[in-house]
Amino acid sequence: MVCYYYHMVASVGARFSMANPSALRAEHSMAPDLSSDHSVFRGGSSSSPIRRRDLVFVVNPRGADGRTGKEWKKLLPYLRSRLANDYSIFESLTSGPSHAIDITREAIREGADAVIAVGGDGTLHEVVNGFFWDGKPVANQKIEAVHSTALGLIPLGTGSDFARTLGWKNDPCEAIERIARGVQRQVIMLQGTRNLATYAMLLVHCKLLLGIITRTLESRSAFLEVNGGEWQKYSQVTALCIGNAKYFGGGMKITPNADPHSGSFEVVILQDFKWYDFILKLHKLYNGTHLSLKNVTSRNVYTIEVDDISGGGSIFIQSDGEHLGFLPRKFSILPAAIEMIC
Ligand SMILES: Nc1ncnc2c1ncn2[C@@H]1O[C@H](COP(=O)(O)OP(=O)(O)OP(=O)(O)O)[C@@H](O)[C@H]1O
Repeated sequence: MVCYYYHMVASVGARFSMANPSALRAEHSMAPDLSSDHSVFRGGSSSSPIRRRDLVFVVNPRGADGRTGKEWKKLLPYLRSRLANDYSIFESLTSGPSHAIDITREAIREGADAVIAVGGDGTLHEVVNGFFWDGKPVANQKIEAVHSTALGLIPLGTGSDFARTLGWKNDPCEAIERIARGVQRQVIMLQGTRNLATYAMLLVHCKLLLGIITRTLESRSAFLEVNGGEWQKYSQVTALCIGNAKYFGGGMKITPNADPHSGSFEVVILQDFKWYDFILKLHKLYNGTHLSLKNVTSRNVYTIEVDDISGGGSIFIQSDGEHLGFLPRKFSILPAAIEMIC
C-alpha cells in the first residue's frame, strides 16, 4: 500500500491532506478569462465562483539526473509568490518509478483542481496514467465538488518532448505563468490494449510516442490493421512510431504531423533501415523531413493493431521512454480526453 503526503507549500512548514479542505478555504479573485475559444481553469462550481483551487505538484526529484529536484527547490519561492494568492499549493515528491501514478489518482479522488507534473516525459506519462484506472477516468470523490481535474506541466526533464510539441521551452517561469492564466485545452490520449480480454486497457499514454523497435535493430515483418480495415503485412519493419505528439528521443521529430489537440494520431513506419541509415538520415529524423524517404510511410489513424508475424512476442514497445511490454497490441484514441492547462 502506498502512502501519500501532500506538502502544502503555500504556507511555511505545513503538511496537509486535502481530505481536510476546510483548511484551504479563502476568498480570492479568479484568474482572468483570457480566451473565449478555450475554457479557463476555474475549478469551482457555479455556486462558489471564488473557491480557492487546489494545485497538486507531482515532482520527480530524480528527473534529468537530479536537476529537476534542485530546480524545483529554487523555483518554489517564485511559484508561491505567483500562485499562492489564488491557489492552495501542494507538493508531493515521487519516491520511485510509478509513484506519480498513485499520487495523481489519490489527488483526483481528493478533489484536486489540477495535478501538475514537474519533470520530464516519463513523469508526465505517469501522471497522465494516474488520470485513469482500468481505462476509465478516475473520479473525484468529493460529493460537493463538480469540477474535473486538469493536467498541468512544468517541463524540467532531459528531453521534455511533449512540451516541445506544444512549442514550450524547458522554462519553469513560463510554465508558472501558464498555470496562473489557467487556459485549458483538450489533449487526446492513446490507449493501448493487449489482444486478450484480461489485459484490456493496460495503459494510457500521454505524449504518446510509441516506438516499437526490435531489440537488435534488425527489421521484422509485422501485421497491421489500421482504422478497423483489413490486416496488411508490412515487411522489414525496423521501427513503427505512433504519436499524438511530434517528438521523441529528445527532439527527434518522428511524427511531424501529429497534433495532440486533433482527434487522431500519426503512425510512421520505417522499413529496412540499416544502422547506417540512422546516421546518414539522422538529420531528416530530427527535422521531420524523413517522410519523403522511399522506405518511410506515414498514416493518419484512429486505431491501429500491430502484431508480430513470427508471433514470438519479442518485439518490445516503449512509450515516453518507458518500457510497456511486447506485441501484439492495439492502440486507439481514448474517448475521454484530458483538459490540459496550456
Ligand atoms: N524518486 C525517484 N527515483 C528514481 N526514479 C524516479 C523517481 N521518481 C520517478 N522516477 C522515474 O524517473 C523516470 C524519468 O523521469 P523524468 O521523465 O521526469 O526525467 P527525464 O527522463 O530526465 O526526462 P525526459 O523523459 O523528458 O527525457 C520516470 O520514468 C520515473 O519512473
